[in-house]
Amino acid sequence: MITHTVRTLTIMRMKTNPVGSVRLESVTFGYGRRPVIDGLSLDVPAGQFLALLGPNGSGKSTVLSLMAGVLTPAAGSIHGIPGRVAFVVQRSAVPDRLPLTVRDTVAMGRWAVRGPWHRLDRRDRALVDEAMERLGLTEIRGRRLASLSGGQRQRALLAQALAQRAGLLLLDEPEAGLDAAARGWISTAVDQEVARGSTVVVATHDVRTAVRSARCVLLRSGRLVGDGRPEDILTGDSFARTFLADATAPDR
Ligand SMILES: Nc1ncnc2c1ncn2[C@@H]1O[C@H](COP(=O)(O)OP(=O)(O)OP(=O)(O)O)[C@@H](O)[C@H]1O
Repeated sequence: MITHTVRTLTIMRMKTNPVGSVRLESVTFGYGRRPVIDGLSLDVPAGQFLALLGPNGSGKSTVLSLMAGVLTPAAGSIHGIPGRVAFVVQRSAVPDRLPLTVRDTVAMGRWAVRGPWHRLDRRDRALVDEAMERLGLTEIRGRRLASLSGGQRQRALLAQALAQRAGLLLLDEPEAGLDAAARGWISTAVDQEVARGSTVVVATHDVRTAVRSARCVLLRSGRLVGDGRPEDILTGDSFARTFLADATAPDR
């Protein structure tokens, strides 16, 4: 109880994040000739918590990569308020053989802000410690990343993103494969980021995450087939059609 109170106060004292927003205009993208994203227009205003839903292969991860600037559209354009973007991918791109601890991994979020050759100052270290605490990583901060379970590693990567204090947080299935406690840490952390003014876009198959968002966008074959409040989208025909189609035939 005491720990929770202290943590809440610490978080409230911190400054709000810089705002981030992103707008896709008629974006088309394909890994080969076939378009995977097909003329998609989507405006995500600053401070919104948006859930991207759709069957496997419908293009959710690709949309996040386009928003992050990792991929470039073949046609159309992407605009946004410039600022820090933190992107947590589904699987770690950090090679197992690197001797990184959990704390090193989270601290990399601050190096991304400061530049690799700068020493981390007291505020950086406080942000790293806070991010680890928020995701229940403090006890295992000295463990090597390579020795962690998939769920622990996922939390370490999310903590790295939180430490960046980005205005736009892009999360690709952050709750996949996690137990109830870890899902709780992640959903609390996301809610706190939204309360602080960050824009959060989450690709998810988890209806529990979608219900907590402010807006759900449904994708099918790289096209937008639904966009609205969770209570409207999750009970609507297009959601049922999209996911019934998912159950009987893969999207791609
Ligand atoms: N690096 C790649 N090279 C070639 N094709 C790819 C690549 N990444 C994704 N694709 C293809 O692009 C399409 C969209 O994939 P994407 O990963 O964006 O979908 P998704 O909705 O995130 O799927 P999932 O729910 O399974 O994570 C799929 O047909 C996929 O096979």
